[in-house]
Amino acid sequence: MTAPRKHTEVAVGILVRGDDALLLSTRPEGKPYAGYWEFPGGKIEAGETVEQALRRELHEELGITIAGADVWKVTEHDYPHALVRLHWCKVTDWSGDFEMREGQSMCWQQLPLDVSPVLPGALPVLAWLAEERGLPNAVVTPAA
Ligand SMILES: Nc1nc2c([nH]c(=O)n2[C@H]2C[C@H](O)[C@@H](COP(=O)(O)OP(=O)(O)OP(=O)(O)O)O2)c(=O)[nH]1
Repeated sequence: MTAPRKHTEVAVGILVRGDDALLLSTRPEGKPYAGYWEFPGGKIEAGETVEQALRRELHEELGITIAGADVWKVTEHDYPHALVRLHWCKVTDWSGDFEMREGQSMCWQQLPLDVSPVLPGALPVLAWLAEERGLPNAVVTPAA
């Protein structure tokens, strides 16, 4: 019998600007799905809370410091490279200037998105965000 796959826990930040735009960034070279658009974040390390992991990741990747983060949704996605559990936090308060410290690209997007492809694990959350904004799910970009 094979052991059940262990989840990789991931903290993800949905940064929402005053005009409701959402921050997306590309996955750096060398990672699975390099070049795909995603919400910034990364794996939770042993002993970290979701908020601590997100604060660390956003500082490492983007150079910003977030004030706080509450988990909004939790989703799972089964990729060939990992079974991930994504802890999604909306973030509206941060300080510092954005610096792409991993060579990634970033952009602020309104819904519907005009970038693609997007990581498949982010699609459910885009659908919820669209629903919150009274937009039909169909407007959300499909994964490539
Ligand atoms: N950051 C982020 N990860 C996502 C999203 N959607 C989604 O399925 N994921 C998945 C992809 C990866 O399997 C996992 C995040 O892991 P990662 O490899 O990017 O994390 P990391 O920066 O800590 O990586 P590492 O190089 O330290 O190993 O979560 C999303 O919107 N944002």
